[in-house]
Amino acid sequence: MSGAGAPEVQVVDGTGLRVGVVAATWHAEVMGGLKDGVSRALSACGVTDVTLLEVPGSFELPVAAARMAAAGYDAVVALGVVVRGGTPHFDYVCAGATQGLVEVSVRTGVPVGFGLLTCDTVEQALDRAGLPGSSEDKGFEAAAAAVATAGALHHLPTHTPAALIG
Ligand SMILES: Nc1c(NC[C@H](O)[C@H](O)[C@H](O)CO)[nH]c(=O)[nH]c1=O
Ligand SMILES: CC(=O)[C@@H](O)COP(=O)(O)O
Repeated sequence: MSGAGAPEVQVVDGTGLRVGVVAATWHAEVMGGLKDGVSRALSACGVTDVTLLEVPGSFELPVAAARMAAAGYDAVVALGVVVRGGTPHFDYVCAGATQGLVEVSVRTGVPVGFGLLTCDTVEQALDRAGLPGSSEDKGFEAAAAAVATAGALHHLPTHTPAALIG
């Protein structure tokens, strides 16, 4: 089950796609659930060409995603778990990772599935990790969204509407 108001997760045919997964290492139990969710989603989409790149923390996700996008991957899935501590550091890690991943996707045109959990407690993160007893499966969602977006972009007409010609 996804968050309130979320649509049904689309599982589309991703046969032949090259998918990169960039994963931080903080909060190992939660990360294990997220990575398993990605594996289940990519398998359901028929994606077999998958590469995993691990980085220390979520703040390092954008540079890894950028490298994968530049290397010709059709889609990237970014996974991380940030749990609030006692200082504003949480805000900066989350903002930096999020904005960085947005920039990678927009600047490269490569879809980046957003599998970054930004939680006040570990319990909240576990509940979104697709583990037994979890309410949500954010790793699966992120991977499915990346594949669906890659497919949609692949079928986008290549003509340039007159309105876009400067
Ligand atoms: N507190 C969390 C971090 N912090 C580490 C940063 O992401 C980064 O690796 C460090 O500042 C060195 O550049 N990372 C997480 O992924 N999750 C956290 O809860
Ligand atoms: C989100 C984090 O980086 C977290 O570990 C920071 O904890 P603190 O704010 O107590 O230093």
